[in-house]
Amino acid sequence: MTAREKLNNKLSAGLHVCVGLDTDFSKIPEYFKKEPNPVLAFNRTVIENTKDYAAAYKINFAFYEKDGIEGVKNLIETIKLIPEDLLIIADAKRGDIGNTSRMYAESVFNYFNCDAVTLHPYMGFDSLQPFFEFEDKLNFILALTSNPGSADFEKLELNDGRFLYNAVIEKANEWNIHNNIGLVFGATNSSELGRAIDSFGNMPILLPGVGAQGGSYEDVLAIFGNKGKSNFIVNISRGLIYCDPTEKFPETLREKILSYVNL
Ligand SMILES: O=C(O)c1cc(=O)[nH]c(=O)n1[C@@H]1O[C@H](COP(=O)(O)O)[C@@H](O)[C@H]1O
Repeated sequence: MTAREKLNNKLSAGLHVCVGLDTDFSKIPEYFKKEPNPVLAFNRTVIENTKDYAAAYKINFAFYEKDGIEGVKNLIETIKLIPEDLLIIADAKRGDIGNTSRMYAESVFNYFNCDAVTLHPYMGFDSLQPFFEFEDKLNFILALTSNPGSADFEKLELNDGRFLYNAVIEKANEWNIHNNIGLVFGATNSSELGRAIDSFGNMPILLPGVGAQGGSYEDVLAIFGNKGKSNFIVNISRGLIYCDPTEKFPETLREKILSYVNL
């Protein structure tokens, strides 16, 4: 199954939550710390209790790479725990000269076997093209991010009155000849989302920023719903996976993801 097919199957089932596996040892419930590998035991519990309601999983590589070889082993084992029919997004935010990007692309798609990746557009087409050549994968390009620093560059106004992120969206549409490009658009920017939504074409949109960063899942649903569009997923990391520090964590987690699914 291609990445696009995996995503479309879940979207057709009305599923839009992307579970963010940003696993931080210092934040996981205490009872996992008795396990031989607490991070993996925690991720296993998260996956088991969300897999029926999730549209995708996003694994932020930083949370694993920081533990060196042990972290990379946890990353590999976590990827193996995710059911085959669910999209796995490598949140690695790559983008370099083409020669180097080819190596990054082979790493996330061939070695780690992920279905999708997050990419920085700052270095332009040739820096992302090696990723686009993987036609069965999905490449989520950062358009407008959820953080306050998005004002520094992404929201800079261009001579024609548009903003830099609008130019990124236009380019992403042009580059999307294999239908394997998506966009990242921070859920914290709901007014910009309402204005930009018509420019997305048929690209799927990944919206992080709900929960810990203050973005609203309801706002995202309403904005896409008003346009009759359903090709979006909303990432929630801390707001989901740290929802309960007690041994009731699995139940609370199931209730929490269901509360989003039922909105
Ligand atoms: O590319 C991303 O996923 C991303 C883009 C963005 O604009 N904002 C953003 O928060 N993210 C990522 O989405 C996740 C958000 O985590 P929480 O704020 O804990 O839900 C983190 O892994 C971030 O690195």
